[in-house]
Amino acid sequence: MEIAIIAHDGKKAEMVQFLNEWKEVLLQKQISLISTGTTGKKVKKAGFEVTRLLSGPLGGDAQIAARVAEGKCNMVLFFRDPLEKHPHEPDVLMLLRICDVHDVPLATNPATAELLMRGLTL
Ligand SMILES: O=C(CO)COP(=O)(O)O
Repeated sequence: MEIAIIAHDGKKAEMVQFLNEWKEVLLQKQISLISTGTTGKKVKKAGFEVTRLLSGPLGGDAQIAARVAEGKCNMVLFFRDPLEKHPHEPDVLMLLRICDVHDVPLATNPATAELLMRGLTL
């Protein structure tokens, strides 16, 4: 199973913390992580194996959307920062739409991500 992880700058530390909390399940379920560039850099530094795509503003969200559309990515955990402006907002909205088009589970905040991860352990 492939899970995409993305976090806006103000949420990257929270993403690392979240993954640390779910480390065992990620290993147990043999989940492969993909991420946007800068998120992936932080996550890698924290000791996780992750395939890094382009940074969000350079097309990373769009690359993840393509993997969702192709049926390669099965879940998206996207810690968005609703208090910041993002030049690539159209790409972000496109990713959210593609998840809905393909009925792929999508969390846009840690509380929902927690519920999705719990779902994997049922
Ligand atoms: O901007 C992002 C998502 O929209 C995240 O991209 P980075 O992980 O490269 O910062």
